[in-house]
Amino acid sequence: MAESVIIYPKQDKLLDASVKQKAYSFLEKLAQDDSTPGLHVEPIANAADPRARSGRVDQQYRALLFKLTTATSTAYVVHGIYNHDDAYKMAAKVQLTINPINGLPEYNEVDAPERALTWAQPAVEALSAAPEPLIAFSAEDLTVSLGIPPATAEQAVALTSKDAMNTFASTLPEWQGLALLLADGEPITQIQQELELMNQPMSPQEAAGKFVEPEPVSDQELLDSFDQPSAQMGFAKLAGAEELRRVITGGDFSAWRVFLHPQQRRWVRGDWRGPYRIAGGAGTGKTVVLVHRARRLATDDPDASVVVTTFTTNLAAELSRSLERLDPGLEFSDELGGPGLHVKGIDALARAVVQSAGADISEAVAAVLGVGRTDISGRTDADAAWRQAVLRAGEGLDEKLRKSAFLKAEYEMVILPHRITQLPDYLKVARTGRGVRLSRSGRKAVWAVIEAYRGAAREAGTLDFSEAAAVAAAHLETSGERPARHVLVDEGQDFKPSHWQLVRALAPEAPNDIFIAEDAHQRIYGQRLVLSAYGIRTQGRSRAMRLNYRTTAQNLAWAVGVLTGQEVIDSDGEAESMAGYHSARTGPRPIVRSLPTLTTELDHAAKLIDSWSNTDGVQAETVAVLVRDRMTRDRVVAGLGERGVTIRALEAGSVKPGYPVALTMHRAKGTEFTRVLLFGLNQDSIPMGLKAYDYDGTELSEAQLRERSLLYVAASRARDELVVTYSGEPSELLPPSE
Ligand SMILES: Nc1ncnc2c1ncn2[C@@H]1O[C@H](COP(=O)(O)OP(=O)(O)OP(=O)(O)O)[C@@H](O)[C@H]1O
Repeated sequence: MAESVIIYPKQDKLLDASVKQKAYSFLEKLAQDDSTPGLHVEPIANAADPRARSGRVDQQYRALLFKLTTATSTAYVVHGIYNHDDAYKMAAKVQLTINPINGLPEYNEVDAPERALTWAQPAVEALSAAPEPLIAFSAEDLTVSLGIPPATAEQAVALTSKDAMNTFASTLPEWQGLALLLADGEPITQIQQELELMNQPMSPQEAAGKFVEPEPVSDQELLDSFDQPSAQMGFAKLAGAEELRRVITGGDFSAWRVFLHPQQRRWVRGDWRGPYRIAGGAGTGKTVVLVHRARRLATDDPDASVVVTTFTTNLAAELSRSLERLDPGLEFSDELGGPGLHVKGIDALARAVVQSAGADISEAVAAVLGVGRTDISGRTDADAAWRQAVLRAGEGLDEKLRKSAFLKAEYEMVILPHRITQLPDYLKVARTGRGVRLSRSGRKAVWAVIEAYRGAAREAGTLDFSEAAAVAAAHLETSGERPARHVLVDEGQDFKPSHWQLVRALAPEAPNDIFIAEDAHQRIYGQRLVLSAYGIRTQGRSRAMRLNYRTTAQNLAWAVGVLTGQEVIDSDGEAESMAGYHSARTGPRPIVRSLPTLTTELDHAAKLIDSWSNTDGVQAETVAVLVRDRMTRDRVVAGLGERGVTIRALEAGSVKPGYPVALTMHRAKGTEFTRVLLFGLNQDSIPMGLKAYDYDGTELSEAQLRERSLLYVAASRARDELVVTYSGEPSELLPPSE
């Protein structure tokens, strides 16, 4: 017996966790041989659609399937797994059909309101004081241009609040929900493009008629309709048992593996003449796109070296794991320049370039730091070294400039990227983007401290991270080596100028050379900068992602509230807006709770974490407590332990199954959890460190924004539920409660 194709719905919410395993083994057998005894795949008497079949999952559960038979294959479209009686009730009313406007596969309920619908004039004229509808189009536009069924379109255009729209959208098939969310703000043609919706031109009357009496379609036409890019928002054709297992038993978290959205697919498959940049808020699928694109580039050209890099070692390890999960057959190369994928944090890449250069590195060190040397394997502790340098040589400096934060930023943003090695060059250089103006004597005084900093590092045989990247870039530039064909950067917003110089120098300028994913709102380490200053020109090749796939609309609104009113500049030098940033998922509103003392805050945390992790169907490791610093993290782990709740601190490595985790907000970057408690958001814990680091002027405002961004990162980790607590006075960064 030939194998069958299984077409599986993305929204398999009907599938209870306890049934998943049984559903998987049923479908696996069905895919191999649909006549296997025990599956009982049978036609259903009284079904609304002759293609409907029932299948026996276990004593209690039945699969409702639609069988498509063509000359060359058999496919089963899974509608859902239901209790025995529900499956038969459902079969009596559902038909599998093709949307008459856009050709997408969809279910039609035979007694749904469409049947009775005609295009009606509004019965009562709208009162002028009534709230404005959210969507500026008519119901007819939505139907004729996008294929939204008439009754759905009528309801959508009557909605006047974002909350109502989110709730409504979450009840619809995925593409319809997304189209309606986008319709709040975007022109119809853009929605058609983003969702790749084609439309058969026809009049509103003709369209309404076709929704009432769908035309008959063949099995072949139905099967082909699942191949449309936008069909894959709702359904996936599953190839092989492994894919089936991941999708069904892996749940939401790994579903993206097969369900790329049309726009994401374009970024994965697209070819561009030079660097390309995608920007987008937290959870818009940037990393998913990047990982798929890396796989695509590596498989299209197995001889090419594809470098995937990001800001920290932990994030790089997570990218490696995602790539392995996505495609266990991918080739990885341990060595920079070898064929296959090379995944490393940007500082580790710099180190690898420097090490492989051997004694030749001296020339690059001289170009960047003024004096050639090869004893550079140690790492400068930059904060301590700047303080020392100020003590040694800072007497000529104005009091306001004797701050390590200022000097470090001056060094990283101006001196290193311009490869300034002598005072006369520093006196001439344009200090674009630096807040503080410096007189000639001011520059001289700064330069004295720079020389002291460099002198101490020379004696110690060390480089700091930015120096190492600058040296690595200089080495590649002069040697002409270009170890990578493609470089993909995740979390680009945190890269420093010399990191970008290194990225530029890793690959020759050629089509598809550099691909960057970034979110300026999540800048928690870096300063703002403009990429073109480092030879990476993305103007005209930058796109924004607006749909959040992770977080519920309620959590997203709270997270965005943290940044309301802040101006955030992206790396094209443009203000980055959050307008049109939506989520198609809904859930409870975040809860903010004030507790009288730390002890009671810990009591509350223990109860909450215990109840979350013991909720049916919740895997304990998808529950997390996020805190501002390591000390609080350890206090939470100990405090919850004393209250009988085991929780693991997460530092390096990945989340292990079995227990909830506690982690710092910095460590939480790039992660996601179903339920998140933000703990200890007191006045004196976040923003943190602004006084200790003695910031001033531009450095102070950037540091304040970084703290806000950190809270935004933390809040946007929560897929479903978010609770925020503090004891004493609340942090000034918490958005005002409604
Ligand atoms: N096409 C999709 N369908 C369903 N889920 C998706 C899709 N694309 C991404 N996701 C899910 O959305 C979540 C966020 O994706 P991802 O981590 O790539 O976002 P991101 O933009 O990199 O987020 P952040 O900037 O916050 O790290 C993930 O759970 C991912 O599985």
